Parts: sequence; C-alpha cells; structure tokens
Amino acid sequence: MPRLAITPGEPAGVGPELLAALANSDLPADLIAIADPDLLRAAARASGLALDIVPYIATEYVQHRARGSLRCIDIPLRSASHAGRLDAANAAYVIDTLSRATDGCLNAEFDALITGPVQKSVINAAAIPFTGHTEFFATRAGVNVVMLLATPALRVALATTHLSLRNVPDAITREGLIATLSILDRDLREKFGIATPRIAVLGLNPHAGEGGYLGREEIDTIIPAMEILRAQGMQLIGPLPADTAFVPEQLALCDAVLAMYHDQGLPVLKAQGFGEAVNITLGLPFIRTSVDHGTALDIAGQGKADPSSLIAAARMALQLVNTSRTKAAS
Ligand SMILES: NC(=O)C1=CN([C@@H]2O[C@H](COP(=O)(O)OP(=O)(O)OC[C@H]3O[C@@H](n4cnc5c(N)ncnc54)[C@H](O)[C@@H]3O)[C@@H](O)[C@H]2O)C=CC1
Ligand SMILES: NCC(=O)COP(=O)(O)O
Repeated sequence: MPRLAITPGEPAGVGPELLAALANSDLPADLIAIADPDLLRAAARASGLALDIVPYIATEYVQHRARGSLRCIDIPLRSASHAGRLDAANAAYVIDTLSRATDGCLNAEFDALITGPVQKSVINAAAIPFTGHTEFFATRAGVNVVMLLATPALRVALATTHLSLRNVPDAITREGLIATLSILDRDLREKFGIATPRIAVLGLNPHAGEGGYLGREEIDTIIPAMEILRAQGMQLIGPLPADTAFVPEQLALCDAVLAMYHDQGLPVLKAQGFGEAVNITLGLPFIRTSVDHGTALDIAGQGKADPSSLIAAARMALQLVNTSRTKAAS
C-alpha cells in the first residue's frame, strides 16, 4: 500500500485544520502526518471535525479510511501556537517536520510527500534562510527541480521561482532553461504519460522582446536554449508573448506552459483553478505535491478553509505513486 507522508506547514495557518479535513476524506493509502499531535487535535476541534491521532509504527501499514483517524509522527511545537498569529519560535518546528519528511522520502520510508503551506517570511524572521519548499527539497536532495502547478485543464511550470523580480533576468540562463525544459519534458512523459509533450515557452519581455527592441533575453538566451533542445527532438512552441499565450486557442496547442517567473504564470492558473490546482515538484528523487494556496492566516482556526487543494494534492501524489509503480513493473 502506498505510504504518503503529510506535513501541515505553518502551525498558525490553515494547514493543521486542512489535515484534519483530509483525515475525514477517503484516500486509499497509508497516510502519515508529521506534526505536533496536540496542534492537529486543537485545529480539528476548532473546525468541528473528528480527529483521532494514532502513533505511527513504521512496520505497520494501515489503509486510511474517512473516519477522522490519522497516524502521526510526533514532532513537538517549540512554542504554543495560536491560529492566525505567527511566532518565529515555531520556525524551527516547521523545518523539523520538513526535514523528517525529506529523510523519510529519501530512504523510501514514504512513497510520496504532501505539504501544507508554510509562511516563508516567519522562517526567515527566525534567521533560517528559506525561500520555499521547492528550493528546500532541491538542496536536501542535491538535484535541479522544476515547480509545476497543474489544474485538470492547465499545467504551468516556472523557469525561476522565489526570487526578487529585479533578479529574474540574470537568473534566466541557457543552461538553466535547458535543465528546466529537460526535466519538464521528461516528467510530462514519465509522470503524466504524454508521449510527445508540446511545451509552450513564454518570452520574458513584453511581446517576447519585439525582435530585440523591448529586451534581448529572448534572442540571447531563450531562443538559443530552445534551438538546442529542438535539435534533440523536443516539441517547443515560442517564445510566445505572455499576454496572449494563455488564450484558449494557444493552450489547445500545448501540454504545458513554461513561464519565466512566478507571477507571469501563476496568476493565470490561479484565476482559472484556485482551489483545485496542485503544486508538483518535478526532478526530485521522490514525489512531492502541495496545495495551490498559502497559509491564509486571515481565516485560520475559523473552520472556513477549503480543503479541496490539499485533497487534490493527496490524490495527485497517490496517482503519481501508482504510475511510477506501474512503470517499474512493466
Ligand atoms: N505551498 C506553500 O507553502 C505556499 C505558501 N505560501 C505562503 O503563504 C503566505 C500567505 O500568502 P498569500 O499570498 O497571502 O496567499 P494565501 O493563499 O495564503 O491567501 C490568499 C487569499 O486566499 C484565501 N485562501 C487561501 N487558502 C484558502 C483555503 N484553503 N480556503 C479558503 N480560502 C483560502 C485567503 O484567506 C486569502 O484571502 C506567504 O508567506 C506565502 O509564502 C503561498 C503559496 C504557497
Ligand atoms: N506560489 C507557490 C509557492 O509559493 C509554493 O512554493 P513551495 O513552498 O511549494 O516551494
């Protein structure tokens, strides 16, 4: 039975109550929370959800049922947590949960990891350099990764992730684009079963640079990288002007879009499918999915948080585990 680990993320955010909601949903897997059990119990109570925490025993596999029962690896909070109130004292707790989860994925104790949202700012406020889960797992695993967000109708990958907009152009390099597109192309084949993926690549500048009159990144960096990959057989479209790349006629021609930076691609995806999108880290030696939203401190602890994206992330993780097992068996 696939064993899925799940971290709730920021303890003052909506993550803990979303885990309680997931515990009350059907998922044909062994589901293991990595969290403070009292935090999860309090979040469930505040949301009016049943939650029975069962200590994790690694040698036992238990099929999760939608009865509010959740197996849990106990990682204690560093300080009492209050919904909606950030506390830098708990940043180390968040990192503890992610570290335990990563170790378990890297040593095959878990088949996949699902993450709840973290508050990147409060981790940094605790003097722990942290830009996101994606970069954290990439560093721990020592690999290049790609952030992909997917709804049933649209897949958007990012050439750069969590960095200041001012630093984006310098972060886009030929080598980086070749690595990113190679991971994206491979995982669209292997994880999503698309035999010949068609990837639309966005330009960085307005009108994809307007022939060099509105910026040279397309001519100097993006097109040369695409030509190298096209020569290897990759089906690449573009570079396309980002403002018209997402019209339905264009999207019908591709299986995924590669955006050059976070807010070039994700607003379109979230406008179209917020709540049902899943964030998938491609390129890792393990499967990792996550929600499409943040910590939602404004509604935490009020029973208002929608668990749809976490449930979608868990189902996607399970689907990816089953796909990789089928491939390994064939
Ligand atoms: N996977 C992750 O760890 C992610 C973490 N974040 C972090 O979250 C923090 C807050 O980010 P924001 O930009 O404010 O975005 P946010 O997604 O937390 O909130 C934006 C709006 O969406 C609502 N919302 C979010 N999730 C919801 C849910 N499940 N149900 C109902 N309403 C929901 C919030 O109440 C708020 O009005 C930041 O520190 C950011 O870094 C953001 C995105 C992903
Ligand atoms: N906007 C996506 C996001 O912030 C999630 O990033 P990560 O923490 O999954 O790397």
